[in-house]
Amino acid sequence: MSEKVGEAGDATLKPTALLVMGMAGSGKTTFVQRLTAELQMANLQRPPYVVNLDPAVADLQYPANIDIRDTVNYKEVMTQYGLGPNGAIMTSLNLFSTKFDQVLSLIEKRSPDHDHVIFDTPGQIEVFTWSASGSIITETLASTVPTVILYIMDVAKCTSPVTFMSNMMYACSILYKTELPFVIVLNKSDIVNHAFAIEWMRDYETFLDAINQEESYISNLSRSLSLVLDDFYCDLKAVGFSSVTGMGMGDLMEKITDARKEYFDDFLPELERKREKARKREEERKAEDLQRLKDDLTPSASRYSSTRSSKAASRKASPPRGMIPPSELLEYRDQNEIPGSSNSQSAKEKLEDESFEQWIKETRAQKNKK
Ligand SMILES: Nc1nc2c(ncn2[C@@H]2O[C@H](COP(=O)(O)OP(=O)(O)OP(=O)(O)O)[C@@H](O)[C@H]2O)c(=O)[nH]1
Repeated sequence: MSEKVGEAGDATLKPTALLVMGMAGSGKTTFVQRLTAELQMANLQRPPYVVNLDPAVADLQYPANIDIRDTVNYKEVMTQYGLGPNGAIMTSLNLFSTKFDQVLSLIEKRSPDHDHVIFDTPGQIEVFTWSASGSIITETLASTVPTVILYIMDVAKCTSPVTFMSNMMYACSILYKTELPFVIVLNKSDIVNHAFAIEWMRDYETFLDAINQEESYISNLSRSLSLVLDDFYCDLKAVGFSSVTGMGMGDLMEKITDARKEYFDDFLPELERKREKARKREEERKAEDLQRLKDDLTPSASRYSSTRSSKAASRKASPPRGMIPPSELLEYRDQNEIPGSSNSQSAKEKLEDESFEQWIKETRAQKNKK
């Protein structure tokens, strides 16, 4: 098990970053409020560190250590850039992501005092999951501290197999995009028991039965997709939860612990492998650049010098210093054809050879005259 994350520090001592995502109204903010309160009650000495990344939230129901709204004013962004609400949320997040290194330094500094760092994300899920800033934040966070995604699903809205399938497709897309450990939180279990959703995930036949009762044309698509998603469900961690009552807290904490372990066992080695690959690619690129620079700086005469010395004995009259007889010049070129050299370059060299030959002839003629 690799234990190093980022450039320094024992990763196993670092807090777990929990990225809370979910569709609008799924209960993210209520969930963060509940999780914060429960973790604080469980260990008053080590409360969670909370970061709000939703610039448009009007009333934050939990105490945030870092709040995006302290850095960017979403309403001002709207007027200044002439944007609508979603564009302004996206721009605010973009502006904030440029300061994310400072957020990370703060988290690293406070690491010894916290076991969890909770991130609440914007209401419109796509603003975070499909934006460059969302990717930057997720990737830099995951390469610095053990990170787990908590995908909040409104279980009361997923009783229809088609809606359930759509939500799962979205979860699947986030999982494949981030490749991070993932826990599905079946929220609002106090309204509708989440057992049906767990059964649909675990037993394909049961889901098929439910789908067969649907009349809509989309049920055909769901049938095919459910087969594909069967693979996705295999290793998926799902837990029933209620952000209102706190039901399912113990189960959730167990899943978070498992997901953290998964980060070290699977995600981190893969991240190291990618880093190593990128490092090698960069080294190769630098070596190529250096070689190209050397080739450009080396005067053509000195490049030919070794060939020249080996032929020196067989020559009758040596040409002036730094010049090579055209026969050798041509021989050298045959042996050292530079890949990728342009036609115009070889034409230029041909012209030089011809004028050089001309010069030799003229010199010899002058000598003969004397
Ligand atoms: N019964 C019940 N209601 C819940 C639960 N979680 C959230 N809610 C309610 O669902 C509604 C939406 O909750 P929010 O926490 O605002 O959801 P959100 O995902 O943060 O919403 P946006 O950020 O605006 O997209 C609120 O009325 C909550 O009170 C739950 O576990 N049970």
